[in-house]
Amino acid sequence: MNERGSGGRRAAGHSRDDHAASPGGGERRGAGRGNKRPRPPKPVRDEARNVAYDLLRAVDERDAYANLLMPALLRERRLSGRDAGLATELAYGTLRGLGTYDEVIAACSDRAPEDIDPPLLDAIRLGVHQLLKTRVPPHAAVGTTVDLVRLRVGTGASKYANAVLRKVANRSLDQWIPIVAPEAERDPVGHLAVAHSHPRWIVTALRDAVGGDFDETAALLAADNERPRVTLVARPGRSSVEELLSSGAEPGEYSPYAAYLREGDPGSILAVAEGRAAVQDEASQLVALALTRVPVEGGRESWLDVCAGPGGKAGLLDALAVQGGARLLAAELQYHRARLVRQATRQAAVVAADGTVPAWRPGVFDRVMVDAPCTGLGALRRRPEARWRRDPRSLPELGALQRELLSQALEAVRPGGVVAYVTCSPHLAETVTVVGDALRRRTDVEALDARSFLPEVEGLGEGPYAQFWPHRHGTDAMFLALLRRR
Ligand SMILES: C[S@@+](CC[C@H](N)C(=O)[O-])C[C@H]1O[C@@H](n2cnc3c(N)ncnc32)[C@H](O)[C@@H]1O
Repeated sequence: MNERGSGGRRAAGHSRDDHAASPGGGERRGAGRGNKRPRPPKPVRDEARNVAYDLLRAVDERDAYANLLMPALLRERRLSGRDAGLATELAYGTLRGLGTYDEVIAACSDRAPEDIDPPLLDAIRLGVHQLLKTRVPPHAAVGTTVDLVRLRVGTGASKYANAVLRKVANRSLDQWIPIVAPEAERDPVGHLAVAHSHPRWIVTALRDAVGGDFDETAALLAADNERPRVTLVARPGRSSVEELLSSGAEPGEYSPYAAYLREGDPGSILAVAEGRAAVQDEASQLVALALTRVPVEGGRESWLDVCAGPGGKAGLLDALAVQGGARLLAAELQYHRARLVRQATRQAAVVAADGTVPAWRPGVFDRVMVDAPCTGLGALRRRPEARWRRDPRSLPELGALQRELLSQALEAVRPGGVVAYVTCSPHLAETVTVVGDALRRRTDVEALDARSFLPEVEGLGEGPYAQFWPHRHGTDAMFLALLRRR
């Protein structure tokens, strides 16, 4: 992990000793040699917390992806229902919040978090999350964490954890923030970074993307810390929203193909299990739909999805192509991802191919989707550890790839045809800058007002591009530019 809740500790201008314990010391004081103390009761193994802890360790040690590993861990440990929900909430919540939690831990300990043994630090973070962000009673949050540390790390470490957590429990999260975060007036970015547990560079990027407004940035950061709702897509012609509603889902707000699943396993819905429906964020549905809504003259259409893996948008485009009598070619660089595209589509031709070295003739497609590889800053809600893994140093390389993919997509589309440039990131370097460069380089391309093809959605920005937001739309922060080749 790269950066955790940057800048708060030293910049906060307070002494850690004001609140710090010498962990473990408090318990020992007064316990003279001859003074025999009763043995503490045997630690209780709490399976939900152990699963949450194992996930945290796997993320730290093996760079595991939380959202991929968690379902496997739950299956392996046979956790379901409320226990599975608890394990998931504790693990994901801890991963999201650890930028804030580390600052609080620093204020309650005589050791900086980076000097604490990682297995112990993860357990303490899990305890801090329960104390500051959940309704778990404080005695249970401390007790279960101390038991966890005794079982998984060691008895000495459990005393340390106990002392730190007791200090943490003295205040609520709202009371801790002004103590551990830099003052908002002096360092607004640093304040938001600690208060909302995001790396500083992401706060800066998101602030720029929302137009510089700090209140809106705060709302966006807060939305990133919420669990996203599960949105389903009923692939047209293969399933219907009505079918999903009859399986317990609720109607979506924007997309004609969307339904929300408030609870339960999407995989247990027949249409999802059969691939006729799928889990797909509503903004992802809408950017694909917008591309198909742009009027294009001509007969039977040819469509191209340049970066199709793992097949979310291709699955919808394929279903729409079948309905409208169009042909879809779906390309994906990685072979195993191309196989997933094959599973998500029915009639599309799927190829493992590099979109920067086209395997297709230029100027033949009516519609081209470029869902470019990006930092994924628009999907932080669903990948709880992602914010700590992303690195701003990846931007130049990604930017070069995004430019090349867009440039080749503009070559692939015929005059009169349209290209959708999409990123699941609102970072300006990946969105308006990439599209602006393409428009400057070419005289035969114009930007359409993408918002006009999404009349059901308000608040998509100043145009001509469309920018979705978690805090406004409850979707990923997906960006869409629609470019017509003259
Ligand atoms: C943002 S994801 C696309 C998501 C997909 N459209 C969906 O809705 O499920 C970007 C994809 O581009 C692929 N990719 C990266 N470089 C590529 C290239 N040069 N040519 C084609 N695909 C590429 C990645 O492997 C990744 O699967």
